[in-house]
Amino acid sequence: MSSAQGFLNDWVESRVGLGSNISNSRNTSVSYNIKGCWIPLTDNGGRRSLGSREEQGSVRCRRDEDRLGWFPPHFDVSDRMARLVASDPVFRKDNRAMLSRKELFKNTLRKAAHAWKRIIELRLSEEEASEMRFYVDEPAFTDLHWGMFVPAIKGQGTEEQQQKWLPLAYKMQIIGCYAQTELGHGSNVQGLETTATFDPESDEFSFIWWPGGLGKVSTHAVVYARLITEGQEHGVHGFIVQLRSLDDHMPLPGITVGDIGMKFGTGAYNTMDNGVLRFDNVRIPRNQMLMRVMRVTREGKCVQSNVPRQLIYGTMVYVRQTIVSDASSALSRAVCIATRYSAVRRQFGPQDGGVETQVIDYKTQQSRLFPLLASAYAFRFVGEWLKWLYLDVTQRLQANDFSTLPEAHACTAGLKSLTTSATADAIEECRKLCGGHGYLSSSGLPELFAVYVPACTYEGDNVVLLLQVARFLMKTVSQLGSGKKPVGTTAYMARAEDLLQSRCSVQKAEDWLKPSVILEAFEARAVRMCVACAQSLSKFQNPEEGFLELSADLVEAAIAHCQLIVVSKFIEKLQQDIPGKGVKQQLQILCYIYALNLLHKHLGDFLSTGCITPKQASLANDHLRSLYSKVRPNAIALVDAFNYTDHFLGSVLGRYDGNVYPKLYEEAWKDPLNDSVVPDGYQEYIRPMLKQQLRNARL
Ligand SMILES: CCCCCCCC/C=C\CCCCC/C=C/C(=O)SCCNC(=O)CCNC(=O)[C@H](O)C(C)(C)COP(=O)(O)OP(=O)(O)OC[C@H]1O[C@@H](n2cnc3c(N)ncnc32)[C@H](O)[C@@H]1OP(=O)(O)O
Ligand SMILES: Cc1cc2nc3c(=O)[nH]c(=O)nc-3n(C[C@H](O)[C@H](O)[C@H](O)COP(=O)(O)OP(=O)(O)OC[C@H]3O[C@@H](n4cnc5c(N)ncnc54)[C@H](O)[C@@H]3O)c2cc1C
Repeated sequence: MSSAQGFLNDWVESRVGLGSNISNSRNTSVSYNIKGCWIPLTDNGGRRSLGSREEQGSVRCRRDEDRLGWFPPHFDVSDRMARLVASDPVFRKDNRAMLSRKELFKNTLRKAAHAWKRIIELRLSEEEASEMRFYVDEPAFTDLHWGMFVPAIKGQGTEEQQQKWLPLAYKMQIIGCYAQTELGHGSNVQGLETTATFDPESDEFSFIWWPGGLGKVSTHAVVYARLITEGQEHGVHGFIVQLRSLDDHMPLPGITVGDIGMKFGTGAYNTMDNGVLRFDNVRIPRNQMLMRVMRVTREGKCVQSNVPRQLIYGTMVYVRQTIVSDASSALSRAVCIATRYSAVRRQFGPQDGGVETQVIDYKTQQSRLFPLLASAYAFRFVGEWLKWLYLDVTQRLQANDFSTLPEAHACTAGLKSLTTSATADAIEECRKLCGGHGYLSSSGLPELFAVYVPACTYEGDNVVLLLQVARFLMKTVSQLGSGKKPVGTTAYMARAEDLLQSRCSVQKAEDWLKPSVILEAFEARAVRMCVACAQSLSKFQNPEEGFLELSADLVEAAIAHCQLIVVSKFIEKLQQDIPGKGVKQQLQILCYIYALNLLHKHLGDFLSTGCITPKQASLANDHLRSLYSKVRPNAIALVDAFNYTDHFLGSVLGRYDGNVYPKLYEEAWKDPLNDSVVPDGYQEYIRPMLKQQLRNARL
């Protein structure tokens, strides 16, 4: 061993003790039963010598009756699937950053095939299979097959069409994708150039561009195109189109299909074969148009059914709803890494040579980290509520009640936008919270960021979606005088007159700890911003022109409304019975942190609309600091409660046992650059340069 290596080994050894210090933060009397998972909080003298949870193979489940009723009832499923994936070498993912695109993609195919094999062998239920795919943690064609192709047929196909196509899709005898976006049109769905002409005399070309799973895998797609019959246009509809032969996987005549190329980051979303597709007079049978909304008869006549045509956008509503829950997962993952590492990392501290300060104890670290922790919980709760809302609207649609569809659209669009933007920013913040090591691939954060950021764009650009919310809000405000009572998430607008006048009652910092006070401040801010926009809009002769001109303000108003939804759903959650000693109090603290931090970040809105005074703002800020101190002792327990395995986290910094430094050192040596001591290229490039310097020096 060279002396340099010897030094490094000593250096690592000297930090092992610090590395284990994560357990300092697990000394607390509170026991958590989050997501149905019991996190034992041990007082072990500030040292945890636990191996990874996969190694222990322990299941930390409490008895059923102890589980939190208000979490989805699938904790056992989730926990079992996480362990199954973590213990299977095929699902290894620590080498992703080193693989070429081809290797990466083939590896994804291998994992998807293996997952499917296990699903069949173990006779997994739909829920178990979906959890398994989640924990495999690799974007793949299967996401689009199960997440969009199948729902599109379910939502937009007739009974007959569902009976024909769904069994094939469920058995994966066909693999499908969702082909809507084109090279030239994504947000503007009505502007799609792909046409489906019933009279087969078209010679137009258009390129579909982006669909996941399309490039190399899908045999079928639901393609969105403008329907033309008898020379007339009938809007955009979905069509099931076979793309590849089921015998040899070759594209069918008239179809050109391929991958669109590398995307942002290494590894990351490059496991997915986002594709380009060109049709050249491809003919499909009439009954492959999804006809729940509109039927085309044998003679080419269009018959509109009684369901609204917006149902054609239904798959997007479904996926946007799942993306909100997904945001909570991605955020909680990043926060888990940053929190655990912040408890391990020490910088500066006493001058007397004593132990340095854990960075989690710095107020700046807390004020950056704890609001993200609070957001992870907030998004989980609002995601659960949104799931309920979606189920509710689906049931109503089945009973021909379409009244809640506009609200479901506004809520899914707005919350998708709010939560994905916040999560993308938060992952990057977590990287910075981990200092230099956060930039290492082995921290897990760079890849998480690269995989996650497109969520701000796919399923609707976030600004475009907020503008949809703003339209909905302006419509609601415009109807206030007409006697139509706003309901659901806009019910507060019925109190617009009061809210426009109301004055916040806070006089001392503790007054901010009343849910009703917080709610009223958020409601007043949202109403005032919406009404101000509506008043400005009314000054325009042409409302569309006004909407374009005021769109930046409208987006702000939509954000205020969506933040109110998240805050109010968090508060509602806390009104339920929450078992587990101290759990409710901790969640209450997180709820206040979520709300008061938003208030702090958007102070301009609250002050300029006169909802609160500068003095009240300053009291809220004082209170935030004291709330951070209350979270601090339980911060590790609160992230342990997410119940992530080390495999799923994929982060040396976020290891459950806190053994960060030796593992970082170990990881470094795995890099292919370290395969040889003298690098490839030394003879060609380094040596001649050095020799040249030597010659010059001698001259
Ligand atoms: C193992 C399981 C795997 C699960 C997988 C899911 C998990 C998710 C996590 C990761 C998956 C990652 C995969 C990502 C894949 C990505 C796929 C895609 O991106 S697909 C393409 C998505 N495209 C878009 O989102 C386009 C965005 N554009 C639009 O939605 C629309 O065009 C528009 C912006 C809404 C505008 O449309 P249009 O011009 O028609 O509308 P308007 O004239 O403004 O409105 C007309 C009325 O219609 C109402 N409306 C609009 N949209 C909807 C809707 N979706 N539902 C209901 N109603 C809607 C609108 O409000 C207007 O109403 P009125 O004002 O007239 O009352
Ligand atoms: C990783 C990934 C996976 C995808 N998977 C699929 C898939 O499986 N199937 C599929 O069909 N599609 C898919 N897409 C495409 C995706 O749905 C679109 O890219 C998305 O809807 C945004 O549309 P766009 O690209 O046309 O953006 P654009 O609309 O061109 O946006 C560009 C900019 O213009 C702004 N803008 C646009 N319109 C307005 C407006 N009216 N007012 C104000 N500002 C506006 C936007 O805010 C944005 O800043 C995927 C995309 C990505 C990145």
